[in-house]
Order: sequence, then C-alpha cells, then structure tokens
Amino acid sequence: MSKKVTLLQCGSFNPPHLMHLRSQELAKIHLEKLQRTVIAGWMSPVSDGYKKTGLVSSKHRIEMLKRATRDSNWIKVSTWEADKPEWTPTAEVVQFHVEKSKEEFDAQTYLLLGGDAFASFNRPNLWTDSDVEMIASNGIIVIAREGSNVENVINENKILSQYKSNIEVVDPGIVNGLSSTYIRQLLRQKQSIKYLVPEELRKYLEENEIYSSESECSNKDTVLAPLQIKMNEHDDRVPHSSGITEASENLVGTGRVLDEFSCDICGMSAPYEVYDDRPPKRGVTRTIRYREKCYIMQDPFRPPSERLPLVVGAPCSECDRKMVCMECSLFFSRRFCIKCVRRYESEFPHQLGKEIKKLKDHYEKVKEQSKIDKIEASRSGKSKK
Ligand SMILES: Nc1ncnc2c1ncn2[C@@H]1O[C@H](COP(=O)(O)OP(=O)(O)OP(=O)(O)O)[C@@H](O)[C@H]1O
Ligand SMILES: NC(=O)c1ccc[n+]([C@@H]2O[C@H](COP(=O)(O)O)[C@@H](O)[C@H]2O)c1
Repeated sequence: MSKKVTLLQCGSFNPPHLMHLRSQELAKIHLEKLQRTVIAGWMSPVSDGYKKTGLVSSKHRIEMLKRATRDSNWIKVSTWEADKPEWTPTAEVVQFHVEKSKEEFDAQTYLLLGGDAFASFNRPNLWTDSDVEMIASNGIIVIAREGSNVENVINENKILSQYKSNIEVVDPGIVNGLSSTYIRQLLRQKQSIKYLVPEELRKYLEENEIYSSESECSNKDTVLAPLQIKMNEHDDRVPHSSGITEASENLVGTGRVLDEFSCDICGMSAPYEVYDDRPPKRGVTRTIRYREKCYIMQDPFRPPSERLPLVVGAPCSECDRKMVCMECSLFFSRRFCIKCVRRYESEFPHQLGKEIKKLKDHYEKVKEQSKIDKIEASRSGKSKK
C-alpha cells in the first residue's frame, strides 16, 4: 500500500507565479514514483510580520494565491501563518501542518522548497539548528533552482547531512529562473506578465495596482523578522538566568587573576579572572549569564567592595582566534572578529552598518599603529647598532 503524504510550501508568494505551482506538480510526480500518494499541497503565505522588503499585505497575497490555485483540486491555500500579525518560524508552521496532516489524512508532511530557500539553511543567523533538525527529520523536497547546488548545501551542513535520506531532490528539467522579483519588476515597468502567472491571477493584477515603486519600498528600513530575533540576542550583556554552576563557583569570586588576555588583533592586553559565561560570584551580578563564554575581570576603576565584572574579550566563533577584544569584534548572535566581519560583511543586516563601520575604522587605526610600531622598532634597532 502506498504511503500518504502532504506537501507544505512556505514563502512570500509576492506574487505567486507558475514555478510555485509547477514545483507542487513536480514534487507530486516525484513522490508518486516513490510509491507515495500526495493528498494535498498547501501553499502557506508568510505573515506581514516577516517584514521582507517589498512585501505587500497578506490580504492581497492570500487572494492572489486563491486565484492561482482555483483550478487545482489538490493544491490549497493555508492561511494559518498569514492570519497572525507576527512572523512564525517555519519549524512551527511545519509542526502545525504535520499534526493537521496526521489527524486528517494519517499522512506524512514534506516541506517543499526551491533550491535557494534550501541554501538559506546555511546562511548565518537565519535558522536555528533545532528548527533545521525538526524540519529535516520530517522530510524535505527540494526543486533545484538556478544558482544553488543542493548537494553542496547538504555536505556543508551537519544536520542536513545527518538527515540526508529524508531529503528528496527534484531536477525541474528546464532552466529555472522565474521569480516573484522578476514579475514585480515587469509589473512596475507596465510590461506583460502573460504566461508567467495563472491567467486568473494576471487579470486580478491588471485590475488592482498592487505593485508599485512605493510597495517595493515597504519594510525597507526594517530587519527581516528571523534576523530581528538574533538582533535582540545582540544585547549580550543582559542577565537572563540565575544559577551558577559548580565549576564556576569554584573558580570565581576570589579576585585572583587567572591569566593574561591578549587580543589576537590589536594586541590589547589585560589580566582576566575567569573564562566563563557567568561573572564571578559577586552580589547581584551573580545572576548574570552571558550569551557566550568570555574573559572577565573585575572593573579596576571601582572600589573593591563594588567591583563589577568587566568583559575584556572572547574567542571568535568563526575562525581560530581565541582572544579578540570588544573593540576588534562584533556580537551578532555569536562573536565575529573584525577579519571575519569583513569576510562575511554582505551577510550581516544593513542595520548593523554603523557598528561595522566603527569596527573597520578601529581596525584601520590598529593597522596604522602597527606600521608605526614596526618603523619605531626598526629605528631603535638601527640606533642601538
Ligand atoms: N523558480 C522556482 N523554482 C523552484 N522553486 C521556487 C521558484 N521560485 C520560488 N521558489 C520557491 O518557492 C518558495 C517561496 O518562494 P518565494 O515566495 O520567496 O518566491 P521567489 O520567486 O523566490 O520570490 P522573490 O523573487 O521575491 O525572492 C521558496 O521555497 C522558493 O525557493
Ligand atoms: N528561521 C526560519 O524559520 C526562517 C528563516 C528565513 C525564512 N523563513 C521562511 O522561508 C520562507 C522564505 O520566504 P522568502 O524566500 O520569500 O524570503 C518564508 O516562509 C519564511 O518564513 C524561515
């Protein structure tokens, strides 16, 4: 007996186009060859709370999807996600549909993705490991798309590699570059979109001027919702737990110097008391827990009775630099030294522009100073001779 399955396609659908629908069809054909019966293919438009630049209201996106899917008896619009004002992580959307699918059809649910969305699993700060694990453990079906290599994405991701047998890959067999961005562009330029979207949707778009230069600027200065969560974590000095582990209890509070911190980039050095994600056991600060393990000393500028913990630096989470000071690094969900920030600059949200510029200015000064130091050292070497 063939196993029953449902498909869940999440996205902006801003607007929907023929490759969204064709992806559902391709996935169904592929799974049927594997002896599965596809009961339903849900298209779930993201909530307005996603805050993607150019996203028009969910009211329009739901209506467009309804018109686009009208002639299918198995592709359906699911508004569970879009009906909420705030963005819902995809893993929760999957969970909801997994349960619905089990209850209504006793079927398994696959998340249906284009190659670009699948590649986004490897983009820093966009997905949590536990969400990727939850999604991959249920099942994923990927439609290969221009510009992304599914095999590489899997090999570069530990979790996806672990669940490789749950990932189905479909080659669409054609050059596959159709996107909502392209359709919006044509609409703004008042050009024809005939044969790129279902006819009923084309008429709706003609009758209603949903896309314009203004709509393209919506959410322009807002951070994408999944990254906002990471931005809030950016305040890495906020206490968020009480409770100190036994190991750190033994280490802290004595005021003794554990070792010397020396920044691998600018050379700034300072003694540190503990290397931990909790400060030494001192008064109210004992409840603070940092979001990373860092090098902590007592603030030397306060009287001994009120000395607060001062973080002098931490390791870079991306490269092998074990000690980078606060001025030579940036914390954005995890710590990046200036060299890694420069390497992955395009991956950071533009709202961090000011902080990144400050970091780069500081680095320029460091480089300048190191040149001066070298010249001075060679001069004093020569004068000694
Ligand atoms: N041409 C395509 N082939 C295969 N999958 C696609 C294609 N276009 C979109 N998808 C997939 O459909 C889902 C929803 O995508 P989305 O609504 O963002 O469309 P998009 O065309 O990629 O939009 P945009 O151009 O605005 O980024 C994603 O998983 C995406 O990868
Ligand atoms: N961490 C997450 O759950 C996460 C991150 C980024 C995008 N998404 C989802 O992927 C889809 C992608 O849409 P776009 O390609 O239009 O940005 C949306 O449904 C969005 O909710 C989920």
